[in-house]
Amino acid sequence: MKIRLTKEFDFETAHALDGYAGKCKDIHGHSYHLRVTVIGEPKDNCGLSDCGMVVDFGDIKKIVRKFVYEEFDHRLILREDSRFKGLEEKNDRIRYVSYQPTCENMLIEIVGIIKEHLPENVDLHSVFLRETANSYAEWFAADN
Ligand SMILES: Nc1nc2c(c(=O)[nH]1)N=C([C@H](O)[C@H](O)COP(=O)(O)OP(=O)(O)OP(=O)(O)O)CN2
Ligand SMILES: [Zn+2]
Repeated sequence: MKIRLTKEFDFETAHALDGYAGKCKDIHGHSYHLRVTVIGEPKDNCGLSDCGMVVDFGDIKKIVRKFVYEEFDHRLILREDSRFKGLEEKNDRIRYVSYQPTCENMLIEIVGIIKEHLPENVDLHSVFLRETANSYAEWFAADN
């Protein structure tokens, strides 16, 4: 029987939406909340550490902490043609990306990172990324 399994994370990221007609065009930050849901069958090989688990929660944590946090946590994400280009001379934690760093596009990158590192026996079901208390984006495998 298939079970959905979810682990939640928080990280801090600054960004600027260059060209946006509003306050988000300038550099500002959010405390992002990430929810990763996988789906699979609990293993029944009870001699092993992950007996009864779809996947060890700790394995999801390792993937997100190592690969997602590395790209986003305490970083300033700017578009590669940003008008702020040059700040990297004074700020080590800038990352330039090829996309506008909206909640939607950050989510798309995060989904790609997680998919690349998930064990073969589990599928990614959905990923939720909340940017502010009342704004979030969601990705569902079934939609794509
Ligand atoms: N579709 C999107 N719209 C906006 C994004 C985004 O990533 N995708 N991002 C921003 C800003 O970066 C920032 O997140 C502000 O968003 P907003 O929800 O408008 O925040 P407010 O605090 O102003 O909203 P309140 O509802 O008044 O609290 C803008 N749009
Ligand atoms: Zn923002």
